[in-house]
Amino acid sequence: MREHMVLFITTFVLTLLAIFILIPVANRIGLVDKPHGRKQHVGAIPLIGGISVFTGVAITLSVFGLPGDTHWYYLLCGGTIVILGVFDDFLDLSVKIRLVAQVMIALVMMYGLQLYVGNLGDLFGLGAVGLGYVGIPFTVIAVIAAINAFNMIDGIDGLAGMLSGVSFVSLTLMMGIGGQLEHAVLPMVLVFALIPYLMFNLDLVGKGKGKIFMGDAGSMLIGLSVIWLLIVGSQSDSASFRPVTALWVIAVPLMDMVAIMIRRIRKGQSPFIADREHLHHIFLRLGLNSRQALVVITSLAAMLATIGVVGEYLMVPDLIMLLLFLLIFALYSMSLQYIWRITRFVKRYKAKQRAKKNS
Ligand SMILES: CC(=O)N[C@H]1[C@@H](OP(=O)(O)OP(=O)(O)OC/C=C(\C)CC/C=C(/C)CC/C=C(/C)CC/C=C(\C)CC/C=C(/C)CC/C=C(/C)CC/C=C(/C)CC/C=C(/C)CC/C=C(\C)CC/C=C(\C)CCC=C(C)C)O[C@H](CO)[C@@H](O)[C@@H]1O
Ligand SMILES: O=c1ccn([C@@H]2O[C@H](COP(=O)(O)O)[C@@H](O)[C@H]2O)c(=O)[nH]1
Repeated sequence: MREHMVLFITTFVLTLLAIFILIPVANRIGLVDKPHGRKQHVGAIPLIGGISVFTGVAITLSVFGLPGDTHWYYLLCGGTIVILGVFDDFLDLSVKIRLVAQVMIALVMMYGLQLYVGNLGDLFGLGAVGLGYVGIPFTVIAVIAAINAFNMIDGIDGLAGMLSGVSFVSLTLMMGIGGQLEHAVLPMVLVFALIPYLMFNLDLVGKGKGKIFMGDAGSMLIGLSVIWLLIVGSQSDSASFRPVTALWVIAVPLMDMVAIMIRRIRKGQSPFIADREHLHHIFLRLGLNSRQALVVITSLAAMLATIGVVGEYLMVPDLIMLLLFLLIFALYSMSLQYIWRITRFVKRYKAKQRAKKNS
C-alpha cells in the first residue's frame, strides 16, 4: 500500500509540474482554445490537460513500472493518441484521419494486451456468448466508441475529468475486490493525474488565470484508458467483472454519444458534425449553470456505475443488467425527444416562481 501511495503522489506532483511548465508554452505556441461559434467559454484557454496527464502517468509508469509489460503498450497507444490529439487541437484533422489512427491504435492495443472482446458474458442464461474472430472488429468499434464518447462529453468544465474519475474509481474497486490487484493500480494512477487537472480546469487555483482544457489529446487519452481497463477487467483469464458491467461503468458518455448519433442521423445530418445538443448542453439550456450541470451529470454517472457495480456483486443475471441498461437508454432517448417541450415547461415554471416571489 505504501509503495502504491508513492506511485500516486508522484503522478500527482509530476502532472502538476507539467501543467505549470506547459501553460506558458501553450500560450506562446498558440495551443489554445479560442471562443467562437459553439465554443462559448471566455478567453484563450491552453489545451494542455491531456499532455500534462499523460506526462505525469508516463514518467511514473516508466520509473516505477507495473507487473507485466502491458503498461509499455499502454504508453505507446496513449502517447500516439495524445500526439494525434495535439495535431487535432492545432489543425482540426478530418474524421477519416482520426478514425484510421484510432483503428491502428485499437489493433496495437489488442496485440499488446493479447486480448479482445471475444466474450459478451452469459447474456441469455445459456452460457457465455462467444464472438470468436468477430470479436476483433467488435473491439475496434468499442475502442472507437469509447474514445469518441469521452471526446464528445468534454464540453463543460470538469465533465470529462469527473466522468472518467467515476469510471476509474469503479474500475479500481472492481479490480481490487475481484482479485486483479495488479491491474487496479493504473486506474488509481489516472485518478491522481486527473486531480491537478481538475483543480486548474475548474478554476480552483490560479485566480481565474490558470484555467486549462483537456483538448482532444486529453479526452481521447481518457477514452482509450477507460476501454483499455474495461477490456482487461472483463476479458482476461483473471477477469474481475462481467462484460455487461462495462456498459454501466461508461454509461453516460456512451448513452450521450449513441443518442446524439441516432438523433443526427434521423434529422438527415452527418453523425460526425459538432453541435450543442449534448447532454451537458441540454442541462445548460434547462437553466442550470455549468457547475450545477456538472454536479447533476456526475451524480447520474456515479449512480449508474453504482448500479453496475452492485449488480456485479449481487450477481444479477447478465440479461437483466443488459435489459435494464437498454431500458434506461430508451427512457433517456425518449426524454431527449421531448426536451424542447420540457425546456419550455421549465422556463415557464421558473418565470411563474419569479413572478410569485416579486408579488
Ligand atoms: C462530432 C461531435 O459530436 N463533436 C462534439 C465534440 O466536439 P469536438 O470538437 O471535441 O470533436 P470533433 O467535432 O472535432 O470530432 C469528434 C470526433 C469525430 C467526428 C470522429 C468520429 C466520431 C464518432 C461519433 C465515431 C463513433 C463511431 C463508432 C464506431 C461508434 C458506434 C457506436 C456504437 C454502435 C455503440 C456501441 C458499441 C459497442 C461496441 C458497445 C460497447 C461499447 C463500449 C465502449 C463498452 C465496451 C466494453 C466491453 C468490454 C464489452 C461490452 C459488452 C457487452 C455485454 C455489450 C454487448 C451488448 C450487445 C452487443 C447488445 C447491444 C447493446 C449495445 C451495442 C450497447 C449500445 C449502447 C447504448 C444503447 C448506449 O465535443 C463537443 C463538446 O461537447 C460537442 O459540442 C461536439 O458536438
Ligand atoms: O473543460 C472544458 C472543456 C470544454 N469546454 C467547452 O467545450 C468546447 C468543446 O471543445 P472541443 O474542441 O469541441 O472539444 C470548448 O471549446 C469549450 O467551449 C469547456 O468550457 N470546458
